[in-house]
Amino acid sequence: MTDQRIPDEPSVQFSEREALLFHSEGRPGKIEIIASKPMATQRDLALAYSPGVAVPVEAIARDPATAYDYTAKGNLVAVISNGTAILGLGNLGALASKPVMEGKAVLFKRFADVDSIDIELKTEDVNRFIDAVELMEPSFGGINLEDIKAPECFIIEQTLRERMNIPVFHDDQHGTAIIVAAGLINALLLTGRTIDQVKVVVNGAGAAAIACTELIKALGVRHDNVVMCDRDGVIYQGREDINQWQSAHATASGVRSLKEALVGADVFLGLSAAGALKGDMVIDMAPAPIIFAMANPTPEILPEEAKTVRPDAIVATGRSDYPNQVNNVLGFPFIFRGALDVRARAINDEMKIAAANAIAELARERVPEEVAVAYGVRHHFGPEYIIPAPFDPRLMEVVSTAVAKAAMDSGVATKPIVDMDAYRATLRARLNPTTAVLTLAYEGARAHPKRVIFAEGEEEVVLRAAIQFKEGGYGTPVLIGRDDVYDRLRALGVDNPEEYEVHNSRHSPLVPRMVDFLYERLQRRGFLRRDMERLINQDRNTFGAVLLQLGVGDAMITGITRTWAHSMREVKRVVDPAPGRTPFGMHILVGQSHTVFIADTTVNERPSPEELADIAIHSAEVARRMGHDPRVAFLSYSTFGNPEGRFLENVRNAVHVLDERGVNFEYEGEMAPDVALNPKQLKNYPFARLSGPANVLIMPGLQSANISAKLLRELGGDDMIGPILVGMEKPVQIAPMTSTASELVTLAVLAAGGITR
Ligand SMILES: NC(=O)C1=CN([C@@H]2O[C@H](COP(=O)(O)OP(=O)(O)OC[C@H]3O[C@@H](n4cnc5c(N)ncnc54)[C@H](OP(=O)(O)O)[C@@H]3O)[C@@H](O)[C@H]2O)C=CC1
Ligand SMILES: CC(=O)C(=O)O
Ligand SMILES: [Mg+2]
Repeated sequence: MTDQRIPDEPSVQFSEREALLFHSEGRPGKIEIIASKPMATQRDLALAYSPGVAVPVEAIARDPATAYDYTAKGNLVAVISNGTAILGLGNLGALASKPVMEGKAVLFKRFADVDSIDIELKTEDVNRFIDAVELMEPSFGGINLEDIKAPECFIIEQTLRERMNIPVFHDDQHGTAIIVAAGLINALLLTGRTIDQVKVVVNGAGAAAIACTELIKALGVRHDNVVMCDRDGVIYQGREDINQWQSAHATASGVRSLKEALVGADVFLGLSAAGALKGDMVIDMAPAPIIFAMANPTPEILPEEAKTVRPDAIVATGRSDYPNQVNNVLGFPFIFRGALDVRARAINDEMKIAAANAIAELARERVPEEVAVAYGVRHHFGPEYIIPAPFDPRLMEVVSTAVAKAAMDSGVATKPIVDMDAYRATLRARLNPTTAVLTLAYEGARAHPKRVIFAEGEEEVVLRAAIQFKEGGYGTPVLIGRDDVYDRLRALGVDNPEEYEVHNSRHSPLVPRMVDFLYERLQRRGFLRRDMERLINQDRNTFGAVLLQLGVGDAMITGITRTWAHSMREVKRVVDPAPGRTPFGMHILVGQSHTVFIADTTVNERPSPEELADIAIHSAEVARRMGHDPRVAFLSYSTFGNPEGRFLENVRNAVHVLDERGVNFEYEGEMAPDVALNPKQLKNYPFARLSGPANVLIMPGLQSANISAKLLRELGGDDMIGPILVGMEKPVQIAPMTSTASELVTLAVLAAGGITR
């Protein structure tokens, strides 16, 4: 298979309006707190709060280490900033830094299941900042300092490290340095350079730049081979306006400008500001130059500009939409995971170097299929892939383990891990594969954009979904609606609504072909030709489904304006089940640590044993496509004949049908849901052929299935995807009428990506 090159222009595009909408929609902001213990009854409350809470209070007072057993401290990190160096945007104040800090908290959770809370401190006074953070020690297992400008950040971090007994880590310094080191190790390897020979120019002389320079020097770059610059040019010995941290890296050479410094340089490390590096500077660098332009959100130079003047360059940026993302997000979640898991007192140099080496090595290993699919390229170690992608599922296991081990070896772990293999398994279990698959489905859609018909193109929520779908780069929305759809798009902030494809049955040139198609299909099912004209002109589901059949789109989404059953009737007039298939509906319940697929929740009222078996087989396939090893339970109110009942035959026989067909997944039944899901209950049936709790639940009939799914959606705390429609000849999804725009986009992406076939 040949490589598909990632295009050199950014693939993630969004408008300012979309960014604001993302943050304001629903609950404003990006985080919320969820109770981890039941809070339902008076007894729960009595245990959680007074009087029950007094017992752990006294235990912790007697033995402070038990705080890790009785509170959230051990998995809780504070992301703390004063907003003095927000990304590359500068000093915009504590409040304005909150979206970034919330974002960082979310990344901690998403990538490493670390609970995290953002804290913005309204002070530029170093001592007040230090005192405030120091006082928080009891609350947290670790402190991630963020976006605090140099040189204050050095004093703050150093003092807090001395005063506090939990890890204090300024991510812009050390997180960045670790990733830069990993990327640099690999870029040097690819270009056949040795670290003690390379000439490096560092642009920026702040928090990130100084820490990166220190780490690469510790790894072998020679002091004399480094030139550091700030806005005013080179940091040279004797320059008067530099601070002590900068003077440690001042050059003895006579170069004074960035342009001069870059002549013959092997490496450029940009940790400064947007656009600081120009093409006419890059041109003078050594052969196969290594350019890390890491300013966020806009790099010092865009890869396409660097490559225009130097096609032989290896280019990395801090962004996710170009190859080679050198960004501290690759490190901090996993570094803290490892540090927290051994209750490290600090994150020391040994742990940082272990993390850098682990990340560098990972990039040199073969890339697993799911990561390759996500990027739409077959990654292998090379100039376009010097560093793993942040959502590479291996990072958690590899980096956290390396950090935990280094903490133990260097004597800062207060709770060493005894069984490393068991620890690796717990790390794997912390990642919910569905979250990864949804990310991968989204990235896959970006890599292979499809055309999705949104049949209800006059509804605001549908238009918002279509805008997200298009601006997210997932594909082309094909909207069905009247001419005022353009006005509606404009009202939603779209500057160029004419770029959207809108089909209006009143003047679509396709109508005669559509009528012919439908008449051919329905003429022997009691319909006249004029019925077809009426349906095409008046019914958007029919219009949309015929467009789908004619190949105008690859998938179709509807459901917002009519009940599910009504929409399904209309769709079925035009789209058949896939040959030999029993279409069915599936809800997917997504929790942080579990995912359960439930079927058939929408179509078949009393499925026969054969239909139940088919539903199980294809549900197991969907589960596999979403990264799960299926364990199927055929559900009933009865478990293996107890209690006896009159309606158990179909479920029982479905198990026999699978026995006869010989499938390649675990299945068992009939069983009650508590037996299927609760390992303790399952143990009462040692003969049962499930190796763990079921994750695919096949319901006995529509009554129980649909009611259960809707109860879970309305009352459950977890996220619910679906219902998704599986088994049609073309991908059609009927969303619940209450869907949000994001839910519609998820369905569109799953349908277009073939997950629901
Ligand atoms: N990719 C990643 O993972 C990370 C990227 N960064 C990026 O690095 C940059 C710096 O962050 P941080 O160190 O925290 O901030 P600081 O405020 O501590 O440092 C900023 C430094 O950049 C210098 N600078 C600003 N503009 C220019 C310019 N045009 N030319 C040369 N130097 C310039 C400043 O110099 P002066 O004092 O003269 O103004 C200062 O030395 C930001 O863009 C940030 O987004 C940071 C951390 C991680
Ligand atoms: C990535 C990061 O931490 C920054 O740009 O500040
Ligand atoms: Mg930062």
